[in-house]
Amino acid sequence: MTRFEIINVDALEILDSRGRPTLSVHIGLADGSTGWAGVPSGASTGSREAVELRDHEDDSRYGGAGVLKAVGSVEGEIARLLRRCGWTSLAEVDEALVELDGTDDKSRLGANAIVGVSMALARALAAREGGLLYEYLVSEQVAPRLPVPHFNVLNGGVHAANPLDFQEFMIAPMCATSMSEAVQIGAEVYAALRRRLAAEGQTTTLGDEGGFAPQLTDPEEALALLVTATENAGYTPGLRGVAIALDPAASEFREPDGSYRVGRARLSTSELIKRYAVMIEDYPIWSIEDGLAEDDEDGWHSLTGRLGDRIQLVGDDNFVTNPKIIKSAIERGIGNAALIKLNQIGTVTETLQAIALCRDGGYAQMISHRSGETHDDFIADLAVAAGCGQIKSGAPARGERVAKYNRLLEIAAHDPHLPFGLPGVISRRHAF
Ligand SMILES: C=C(OP(=O)(O)O)C(=O)O
Ligand SMILES: [Mg+2]
Repeated sequence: MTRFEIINVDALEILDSRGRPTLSVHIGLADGSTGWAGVPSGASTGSREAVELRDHEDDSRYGGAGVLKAVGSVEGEIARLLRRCGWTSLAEVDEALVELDGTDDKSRLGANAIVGVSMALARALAAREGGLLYEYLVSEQVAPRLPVPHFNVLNGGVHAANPLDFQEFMIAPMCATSMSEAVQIGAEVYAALRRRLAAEGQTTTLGDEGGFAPQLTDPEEALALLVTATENAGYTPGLRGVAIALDPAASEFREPDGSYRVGRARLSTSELIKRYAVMIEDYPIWSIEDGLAEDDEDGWHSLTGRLGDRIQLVGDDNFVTNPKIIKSAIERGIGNAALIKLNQIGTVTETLQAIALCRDGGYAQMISHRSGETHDDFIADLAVAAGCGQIKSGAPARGERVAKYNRLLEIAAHDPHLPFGLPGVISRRHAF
């Protein structure tokens, strides 16, 4: 690869979709190519995620949650390093950033600072090559494809002020044959769900990811609503029709005594696994993410043994997009898929490594947004480049969520030959 020089590295404190501060990063190369990134931020975070740098608690700005320190990392130490010499690849720069930070969790310079630089540089390098971002990110071993969008249409857990303990109820239009058809189905089911909730006298207030946040208690009530809304929109609920994916985010409703709080019930690990087993019989659920808490290691073993050959079991809080952790999970046979979030690990290169490890180990990947987002649409290109066939980016509504779906529509229009949907290896595994 020919060398490139980085001449501009700038950051700005901006707002995310929750109205909390985050940062944007601009990178300029000597040849005039530029790249921008908006940094996402999670609410239900895994304990081993790379660390976001926030300003101090006793700082009055944004109650201490400002990111001026992270902006300072970008414009200070990081800019000095990047401008110092010529570079040959994003991987080389990412490695230098990790080394400059010097901690295991990127807490000194801030994972928010580092990931912003890494994403903005990837965009600048893609611009330099004159192609789309996904074309720059794709590796030779991968056939790029457009992913099935998983629309989070009902929100609970820490993303909504309602009694639902499960965080995300997603619809996945498996029957769609193109990106535009999938987006249309998602939007129509979402509209049908709004009508249904209004007819039932329920609130149509939205949660953090743009899904509705009705006053429901049990997850089965939400699942029944998804099925009804799908039918009302004129589609067939089912694994080959409009399927359902859940992210209970179980770390958030585990009690100190190890039980799980689900509505009015307190369930042991094995009772919760049984409840999932019944749910997948009664509803067209094809994927469950974080069905158990990140520290319930024995439970994850049982869950995988019990349901792993029937549905997709995605690790998020427990895997945190960390190549080392994912490698060990694959060796131990925990789950069968990983959620992929750039800011959980903190560089584009390590994210691509996590994806490659999953692919080589037979684990599926779902590319994901965070509950706090900007209008950055990087993950759309990442999902196409990964060829994994799955993305989640919230509801088919609200600017920061639809930015990703709209970008996928643009990629599909630009490259009409890209295949759409789950790769055969995943759909065969779950007998679609
Ligand atoms: C997107 C999620 O939420 P957050 O960004 O709050 O971790 C998730 O848990 O998968
Ligand atoms: Mg999750």
